[in-house]
Amino acid sequence: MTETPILALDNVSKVFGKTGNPVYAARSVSFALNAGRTLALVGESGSGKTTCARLIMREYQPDQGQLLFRGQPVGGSAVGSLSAYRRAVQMIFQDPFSALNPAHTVQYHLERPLRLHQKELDAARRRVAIAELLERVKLDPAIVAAKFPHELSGGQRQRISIARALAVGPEVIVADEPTSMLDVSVRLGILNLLNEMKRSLGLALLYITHDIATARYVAEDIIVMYAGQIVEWGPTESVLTDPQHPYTRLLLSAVPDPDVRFAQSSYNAELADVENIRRLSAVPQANVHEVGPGHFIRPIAG
Ligand SMILES: Nc1ncnc2c1ncn2[C@@H]1O[C@H](COP(=O)(O)OP(=O)(O)OP(=O)(O)O)[C@@H](O)[C@H]1O
Repeated sequence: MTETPILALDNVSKVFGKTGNPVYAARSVSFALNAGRTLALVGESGSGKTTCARLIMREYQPDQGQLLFRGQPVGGSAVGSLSAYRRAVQMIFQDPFSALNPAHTVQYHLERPLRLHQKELDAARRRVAIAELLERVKLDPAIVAAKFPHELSGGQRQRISIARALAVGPEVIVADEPTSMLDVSVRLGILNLLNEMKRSLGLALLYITHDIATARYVAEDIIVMYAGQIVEWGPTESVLTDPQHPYTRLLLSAVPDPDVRFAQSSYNAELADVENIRRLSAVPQANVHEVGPGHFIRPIAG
């Protein structure tokens, strides 16, 4: 028997600018997030990744399809179901500079969610909990708790954002480009921290990125999106080492990572025709082919 995912998008579509020139930001998108696993959602700018995150955070309502939490539609009639969902699903944003309020200390940022979501803690136990949260994200409470955001580096701020998300006791974390605004030198540290959170707390992670090469550091499974549509998905290793969709190959061809093998000359002729690949990849495609164990593509027509 397979375990029920914590969270799932079930055939979800979201359309903007419906009259005249509709933009399908998400087109029949389905995926599931499971405890202790990371799913990477990759694609270039405008492919629909953030729309998926916003649908999960309930900032957008789907035009079609539904969001399932532990197998049940989110926003159903059950009393408390929405508040349980809001607590269970937390987000880490791309910009750790604007995610924190410059007028408040680190202590304040962590105390607030604890007050809201762990009401049983008195002031002394909250202080202990804050210290534990900071240690969890590898920061020294004695040094950082009293600091203001501007006194921290970008990497430290992102660690505070992660600690704040953890303060709520989440089951799912949606991380939208969590390292793209950080120095290259601290990116891996943040990805390693997310990995550790996943393992030690059994979190389900959705890792959103335009940088397909980083997916291999964090994600067991990967989804490649283009024009609101999932074009290829499966185990990360299989998709990255044996990409089957021309658009995935195109994305990988832009990766200067020597670990990602992509020098196969047979792809080169295909990649010369970039515009054609994009055009054909954007065509809605219901057909699905399994190209390896658990590895699927929506083949392009033509
Ligand atoms: N609120 C909105 N109103 C109108 N169009 C929108 C809105 N949000 C997104 N879109 C459009 O939907 C498409 C998908 O956008 P989305 O932000 O989800 O892409 P993305 O892959 O996250 O890109 P990026 O990496 O740049 O954030 C784009 O064409 C975008 O212009």
